[in-house]
Amino acid sequence: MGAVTEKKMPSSITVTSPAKLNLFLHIVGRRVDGYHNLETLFQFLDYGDRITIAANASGKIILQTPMPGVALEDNLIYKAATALQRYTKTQHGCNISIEKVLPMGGGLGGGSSNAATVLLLLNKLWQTNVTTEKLADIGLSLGADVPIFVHGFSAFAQGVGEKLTQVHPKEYWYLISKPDISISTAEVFTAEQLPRNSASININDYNDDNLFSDFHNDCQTYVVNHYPKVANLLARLLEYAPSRMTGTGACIFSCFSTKDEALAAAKQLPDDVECFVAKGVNNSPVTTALRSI
Ligand SMILES: C[C@@](CO)(OP(=O)(O)O)[C@H](O)COP(=O)(O)OP(=O)(O)OC[C@H]1O[C@@H](n2ccc(N)nc2=O)[C@H](O)[C@@H]1O
Ligand SMILES: Nc1ncnc2c1ncn2[C@@H]1O[C@H](COP(=O)(O)OP(=O)(O)O)[C@@H](O)[C@H]1O
Repeated sequence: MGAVTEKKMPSSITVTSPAKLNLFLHIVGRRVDGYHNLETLFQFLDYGDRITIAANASGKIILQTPMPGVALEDNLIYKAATALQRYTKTQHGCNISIEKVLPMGGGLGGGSSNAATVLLLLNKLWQTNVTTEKLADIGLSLGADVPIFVHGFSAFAQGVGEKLTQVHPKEYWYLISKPDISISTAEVFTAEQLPRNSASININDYNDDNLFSDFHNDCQTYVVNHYPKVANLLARLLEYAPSRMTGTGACIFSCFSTKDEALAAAKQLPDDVECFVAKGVNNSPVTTALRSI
């Protein structure tokens, strides 16, 4: 009989909790509870926060790296760990640390990504075997964007982001630029002037060549009209490449075929504009990393 090799569970796991882009974002209606029905194309970036988690036997959820401006009980990392602990009734706790690089309130989904990363890693470390569907469900109660990060594949999302169809958009290189402001998602969604009646699309009509001609971001005009810093930066970026706001802003992505082109455009920006270059990826680095554990 051949030897059975059993993989040992590592004592801690470190992964990149990635950013997302909304390559387009159409608002197709408003629900009675005030939430908006969206049609949006999500892709991940191979860039994000670094999260390390180790299980502990104390049952306590310990965030070792406090996040300035976010109270522990409001931190999506803490909320996600607590939600999974409650659901599974596990006796385990965990120690979590994060190196935060993603700007908050930038439309890159950092908080939702962190929540999904915590759910996925703890489910592994605690060996609680919750299904991906259920993890996405728990995630949805924490934020509309959490399910996409739990599933970990590029997708066309409908509803508030919970109905997902897997897609494979081209993995461009992106220059991500952040105007020196932060925009609240709630502010944009409660704005009178926001268009809420985009026609529903068939995602099969999407191809990588018509992203900027046939698709748009319904939040962009409102943000451009109310935040001159976004308007000015977007106008400048459009001189270099097709560019658009992600989510409710304020970050802007610009598309390039090569990393060198993206880096060259970054060099043209004024020194005070925060930016980074990253590759679009159709699989989340978290799900990719977990597959090998
Ligand atoms: C718009 C999107 C697109 O990816 O991204 P961001 O720009 O925030 O990253 C998301 O749907 C945001 O998701 P998320 O940031 O998790 O939103 P939530 O915390 O659930 O909601 C914040 C607030 O925005 C409004 N909201 C959010 C989502 C939605 N589909 N309709 C809404 O009206 C609600 O007023 C809600 O109180
Ligand atoms: N772990 C976290 N990382 C980032 N933001 C968090 C986190 N936990 C809670 N938040 C709150 O969520 C808000 C939205 O953050 P984020 O997801 O980064 O922005 P966006 O949804 O615009 O991409 C932040 O302003 C912050 O108050």
